[in-house]
Amino acid sequence: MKTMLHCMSHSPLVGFVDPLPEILDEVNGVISNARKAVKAFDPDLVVLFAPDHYNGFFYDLMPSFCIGTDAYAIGDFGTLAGDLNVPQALAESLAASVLDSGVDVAVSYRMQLDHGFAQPLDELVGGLDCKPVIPIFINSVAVPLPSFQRARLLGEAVGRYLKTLDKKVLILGSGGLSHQPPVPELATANAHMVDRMKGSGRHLPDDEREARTQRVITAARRFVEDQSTLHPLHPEWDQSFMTLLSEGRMADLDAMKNDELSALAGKSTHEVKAWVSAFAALSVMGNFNTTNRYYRPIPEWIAGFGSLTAYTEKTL
Ligand SMILES: O=C(O)CCC(=O)/C=C/C=C(\O)C(=O)O
Ligand SMILES: [Fe+2]
Repeated sequence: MKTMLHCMSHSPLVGFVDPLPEILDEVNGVISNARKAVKAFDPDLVVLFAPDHYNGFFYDLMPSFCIGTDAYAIGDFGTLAGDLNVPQALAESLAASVLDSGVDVAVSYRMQLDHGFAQPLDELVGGLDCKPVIPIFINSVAVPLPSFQRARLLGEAVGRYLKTLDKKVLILGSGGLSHQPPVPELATANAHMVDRMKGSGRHLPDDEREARTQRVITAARRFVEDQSTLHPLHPEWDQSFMTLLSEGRMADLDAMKNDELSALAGKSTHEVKAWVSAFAALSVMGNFNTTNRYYRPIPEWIAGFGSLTAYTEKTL
């Protein structure tokens, strides 16, 4: 079994509030190299772990984890919109296998996705539907959140299933690293926003979608000017997290409480659980080596921006 992994931060602010041209060129170079590596690997199947930002998953029914057997992206922040090419029978048997492993994952036969899924498919795979993709949602913003340990066990269960397939699999993790963009919270939102967060936001009117986009752009511009306006980025934590995954020490994170991570690195940093699940899945498929490690804090994108590739040993 040959397996490749790529984990990368995402940001809806790409193209709206960009860093200086030399930094943008550097990041685009990193993404371009990752895209070339994916093309060279030419996967038969992509498994993508990613979060949502109240665009597809709401408090009317919020699972910790969800496997899509069919899915489409809404195209928020100008990202790709349209149907994914989800192999339904394979996604169904993955879900059954994960449940059998003791991880109570939900399933969706019409999963609505946002930039968290669309951006990596666009940047790394070349589009939403050019490869068979199984999307796996990890709740990373709507408290109460799953723990690091559950994200690891989810990944291991997925990896055990993938190991039974005679396929070249690309495992993607989308999100993080340290960051806290202005995502609404149930405890502090006004009545209108609470209603949106409980499900009416599934079909947002155009003017409200635009206002929401502008609110994030404005917050990013302020953050560039003054990094005390949002939770600061935490490059040291981000680097130590990437090292920990590279060394296969995912279980070391089990002891970290969710509140502790929020206080340390920001409330959206829970998106790194997509990386933990991805690396956990890879780890059960064999020994692995990481390559092409990149990290830079990018205030314009309100993001500790990281990118990391890994392969099971057979393919290096
Ligand atoms: O305005 C909202 O309701 C949500 C804003 C939003 O979607 C922000 C997303 C930011 C990221 O995805 C990120 O930085 O990871
Ligand atoms: Fe995000």
